[in-house]
Amino acid sequence: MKIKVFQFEIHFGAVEENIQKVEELFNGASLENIDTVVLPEMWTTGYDLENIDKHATENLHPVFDAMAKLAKRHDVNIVAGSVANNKGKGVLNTAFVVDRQGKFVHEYSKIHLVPMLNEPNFLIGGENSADVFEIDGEKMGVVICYDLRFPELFRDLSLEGAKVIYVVAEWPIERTEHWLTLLKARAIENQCYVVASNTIGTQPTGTTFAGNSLIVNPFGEVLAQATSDEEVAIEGDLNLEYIKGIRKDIPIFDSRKKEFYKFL
Ligand SMILES: NC(=O)CCC(=O)C(=O)O
Repeated sequence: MKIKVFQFEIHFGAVEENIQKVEELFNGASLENIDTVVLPEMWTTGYDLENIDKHATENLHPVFDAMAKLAKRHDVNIVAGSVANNKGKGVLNTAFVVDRQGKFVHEYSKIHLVPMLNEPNFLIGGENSADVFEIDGEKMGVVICYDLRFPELFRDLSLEGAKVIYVVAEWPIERTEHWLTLLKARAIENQCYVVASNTIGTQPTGTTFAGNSLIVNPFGEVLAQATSDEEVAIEGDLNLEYIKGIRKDIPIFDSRKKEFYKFL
C-alpha cells in the first residue's frame, strides 16, 4: 500500500487559495503508483480562529466536492486532513476520507481540543469516538494532532483492527521532540503503521509549525521523514503483512491483562 504525505504551508484564512494550492500539489505530483494521499490539519484556514465561523464548511461542503474530484481524477484515496466544519451546533475540526471513486468513507471530529492553540474558545469538540474505516479492504483510523497525546484513542483503534493510523496535524515547532517521540511510541505500542502529515511556516498568530511529517512502521522505524521547513511530499510503501510478524514476535495483544487496567 503506497502512501504519499503532503507537507505544505497554509495560507492563513484563505480558503480558496488553499484549495487551489492542494489542487496544484495533486496535479504536479507523481501519483501513478500511489494508493492514498494524506493532508494536514485545518489546511483550508490554518489557525484563523477569529474568523473560523465564516470560513467553516457546511457539513464538509464545498471542500468535500473538491477532494472527491481530485480522488477520481488521480485514482487515489484521500485522507483529506481536517477542516473547520459546521454541522449546525458550532464549528468542529473535522477530518474526512474520500475513496478513489470520490465517495465519502469516513469523518471524525477532534475530541481533544487543544488549549495551547486556543481551540476550546472557538471550536466545539466532536461527539463521537475515532472509529475505524476501510479503504481498499483494509482497516484504518484517523486522529487529529493533540489526540496524539492520548494513547487510549490509538489503543481503541488498534483493538478495532486498524493497521494504519493517520495523524493529521498543525503541530508547533517548540514541541518537535514530543511529536517525533509520540508518533514512534504510538506505532511501537500498537504495532501498526503511523502516518503523519504536519504543516510548516509561521502563521500570523505567531505560531511556527514543526513540519517533520513522518511515516513509522510497526517496529518504530522511520520509513520517511520530512524536514522542518520545506514544502515536500514523503512516500512510504506499507507492508500490512509485516504487522502479523511483529505481533507474533512481540505478542503484546495476547499478553494484555485488561482486568488490571483501572481506567479502560
Ligand atoms: N493542533 C494541535 O492540536 C496542536 C497540538 C499541540 O500543540 C501539542 O499537543 O503540543
